[in-house]
Amino acid sequence: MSVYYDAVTILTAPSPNGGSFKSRIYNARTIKSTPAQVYALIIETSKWDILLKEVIENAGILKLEPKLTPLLSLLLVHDHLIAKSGIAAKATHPLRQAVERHKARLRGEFIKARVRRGCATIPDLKTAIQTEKRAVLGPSSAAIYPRWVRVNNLRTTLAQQLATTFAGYDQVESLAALADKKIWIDPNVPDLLAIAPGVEISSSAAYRTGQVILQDKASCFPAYLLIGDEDWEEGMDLLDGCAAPGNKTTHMASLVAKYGADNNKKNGTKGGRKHHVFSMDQSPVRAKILQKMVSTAGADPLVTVLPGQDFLALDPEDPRFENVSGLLLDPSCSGSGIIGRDDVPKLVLPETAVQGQGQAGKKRKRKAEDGGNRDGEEKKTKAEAEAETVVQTPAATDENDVAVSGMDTERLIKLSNLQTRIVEHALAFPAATRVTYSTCSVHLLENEAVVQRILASEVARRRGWRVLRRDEQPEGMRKWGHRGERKERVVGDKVDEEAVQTDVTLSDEELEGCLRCWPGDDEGTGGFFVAGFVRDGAAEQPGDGDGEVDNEDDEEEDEEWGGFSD
Ligand SMILES: C[S@@+](CC[C@H](N)C(=O)[O-])C[C@H]1O[C@@H](n2cnc3c(N)ncnc32)[C@H](O)[C@@H]1O
Repeated sequence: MSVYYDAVTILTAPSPNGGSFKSRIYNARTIKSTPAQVYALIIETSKWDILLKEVIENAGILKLEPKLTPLLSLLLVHDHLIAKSGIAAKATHPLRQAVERHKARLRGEFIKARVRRGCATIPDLKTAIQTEKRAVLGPSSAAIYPRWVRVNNLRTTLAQQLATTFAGYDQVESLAALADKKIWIDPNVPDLLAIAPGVEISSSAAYRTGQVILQDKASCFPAYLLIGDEDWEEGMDLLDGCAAPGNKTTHMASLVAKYGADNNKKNGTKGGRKHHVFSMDQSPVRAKILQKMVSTAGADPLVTVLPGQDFLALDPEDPRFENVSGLLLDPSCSGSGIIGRDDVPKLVLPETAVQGQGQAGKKRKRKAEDGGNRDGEEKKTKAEAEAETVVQTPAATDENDVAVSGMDTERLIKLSNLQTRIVEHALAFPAATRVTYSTCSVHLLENEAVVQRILASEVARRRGWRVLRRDEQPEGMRKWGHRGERKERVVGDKVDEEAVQTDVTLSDEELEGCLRCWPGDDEGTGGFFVAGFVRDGAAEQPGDGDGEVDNEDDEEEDEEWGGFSD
């Protein structure tokens, strides 16, 4: 029986800052049953809640069984009607008896609910319930943050994964239609799939062996924007300057492997010189994670990890980097685009009494002396308060597992100084012709304003860098509709609007070249920004610089706070 009490404890506990819902369960010290059991019970119940609510209300068991709260009844009736082994408690346990006493009535209501929806099978019924649930919860419901799955071409192909790991999955036409055994093939990023948020993939062989990698859609934009739909500069090297935990490095390696194989097929060759990828992170601890991810992805032969390496301390003239033509920079940022980790599944709970039986749907105003509050509002009973408990499903931002709670302008400015310096350093690599800059921030100061400062820098002007135009971008990125912004868009209450006003003087063409993602719309992404820089000729403009990067903000370098690091 403890698994039901544990689930209630998890669902009703205040949401702490940071950590995914799953990790909260796994780290909870207060639960007695195994975390996997508690997690599975909550996730499975959340898939059926609309129907269970209907069954419980129509069977009227909450009125008859005072020991049952709405949340407990939902969890118990789920296991009673749907779990193969029924309620996980002794047959004599009072709560199990409180449900099983009404088994004929519950079964009857379950059948009626299925017939009402015209569903012949249980899987059809489950899909119908999930569609209803999305309609009830609206566009900001957790269901629009799917599980994004990137196929790793170093180990497998999309076709192989569809035939094995995802065999039996039906392709859907929209993210909103995702449910069990349904799959979405992304139209913007090659080899990217989405499955419903609750579907467990991390225990699959494909995940464990690095054939598939869980990576948010937006986080796949930078490597794809950098490398494109075919090998743009075969044989040249690539560099990821801020790489841990390694999603974008392994994505670059996957694209290199894919296009290398394509070229070999086209030319009848057996593999000429492929790109080599240099990947680094200034944090030695995070660099270990990076190395592990590179190895799991099968990318060791292609990738050299430089552990603990500060990108800013690399000498662009170092002969090791003389062939580096593409650089990806995804530095630390405010993380303001990270989807909130207030991410427990939303459960639609039964009401204690149903309409037509005298109470439900009507607000019973209690008199102040009966316990009403000062404003004459009804004071909620424990069960009613519980009935309003609302929680949301994990957003799949695996490299960004921390929610942000507020950021002052001074910190944003320090971050944007550091971000600008990092990209300017990249522009100085002698053979570089393409660079991408990305953040998981929604703020102009860290995004368009950084692009603007970079374009105005000495190194960019001297070497002829400009923004990669929309019409030059790979097909999937060209199709992406959300582009650069001139005005700060306030997402939630994360920052003082007044404080971050900044003039964006980029041209319309430059803004069109920038890509944005926003949390809360129907694209299934968090907030994200990416821009590509390109330079057409190898020739340097005669300039006043000596090759050194113009670091107007050097004194900010050692600020104690470095932003979100993943
Ligand atoms: C947003 S995370 C990168 C996520 C990574 N690109 C991925 O997709 O998995 C930023 C990383 O940059 C690293 N970093 C920040 N400044 C750096 C610098 N100057 N040199 C190297 N790494 C740096 C941080 O330690 C952090 O791990």
